[in-house]
Amino acid sequence: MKKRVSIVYLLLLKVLACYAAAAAVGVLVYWLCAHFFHTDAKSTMEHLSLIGVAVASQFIVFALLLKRLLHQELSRVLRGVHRELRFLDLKRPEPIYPNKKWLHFLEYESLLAAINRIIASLAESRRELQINNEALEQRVADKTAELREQNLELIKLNQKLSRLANTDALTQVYNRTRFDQLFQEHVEVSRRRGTALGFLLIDLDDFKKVNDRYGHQTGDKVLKHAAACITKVIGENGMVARWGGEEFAVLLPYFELDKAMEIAEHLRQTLANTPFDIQHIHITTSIGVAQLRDDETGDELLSRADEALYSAKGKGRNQVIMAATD
Ligand SMILES: Nc1nc2c(ncn2[C@@H]2O[C@H](COP(=O)(O)OP(=O)(O)OP(=O)(O)O)[C@@H](O)[C@H]2O)c(=O)[nH]1
Repeated sequence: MKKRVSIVYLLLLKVLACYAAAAAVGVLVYWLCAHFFHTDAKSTMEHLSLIGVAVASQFIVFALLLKRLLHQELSRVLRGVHRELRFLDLKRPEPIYPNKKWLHFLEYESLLAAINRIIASLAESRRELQINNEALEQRVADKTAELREQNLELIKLNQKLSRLANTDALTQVYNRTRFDQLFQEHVEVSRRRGTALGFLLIDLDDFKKVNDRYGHQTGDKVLKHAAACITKVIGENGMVARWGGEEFAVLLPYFELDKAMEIAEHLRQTLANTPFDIQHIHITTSIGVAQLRDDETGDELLSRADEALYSAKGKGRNQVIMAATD
């Protein structure tokens, strides 16, 4: 087995070599000074001065050589470490294999072992960090999914609340509050764009008699039945609302008066010919029909439709009356 030495010996040798070189320079300086100044160093003072100059130059040369030596050695070690670590991948850590050139130095192996221990510990820390990171990402993904689910529930709840706030609880058509908003919006749109807006006011005839004869609960069912019939006939053409009690309102955007009259007549006939199925209760309706005029307000449109409805009642019920246009 090859004998191994401490790297300190090598350094010591190099330092000694530097010192020898510096000493040689000192001797040379002594000789040169003696030669230049033609002195045989007879007096003690001359002799001491020459020695002083020689020692000083020796010291300077030694310091310079030592600095250069230390710089070279340190750079060499750092370059070596850098070269070894250049291909280090902490995802797939591999120990640094010993360089045969350096193996005969005692310290090399323990330095290498220390570096390899640091690499292994760094790789382990990286692995733990990655595991923690993945766990964290999973938790964030779970929380995000949970939040998304809660958000969807909130949206559904919101939609339900808004439906509840806008719908008449008994008949499931728009309630008066929502209808008033829709009415105002459509009056404004119709006025801005110059488009037609038809309006129907529908009242169930002699509804009090239904209540009196069959009871309030059956009366409620008949109201639901009437609302379902109206909604079916109107379909996508317009919006149906419970105006109050046994009265309904229908908004017909883009419907001219004659078309609105057609729809109203169809509605009257459908309701008259579709008895409420349990007791075969026949209900008829009176309907006032109007179209928004260029020069009138929403309220004026409503009162014209109301007058037409009143007129239908006056003329014997179960009929459609067109509102006065002048
Ligand atoms: N069952 C039930 N009845 C209601 C409801 N709202 C109003 N009514 C009844 O509707 C009836 C309306 O009566 P009236 O205003 O005299 O009208 P009508 O009997 O339909 O007579 P005309 O409108 O003149 O044809 C009353 O008996 C109210 O109690 C309701 O939500 N449920």
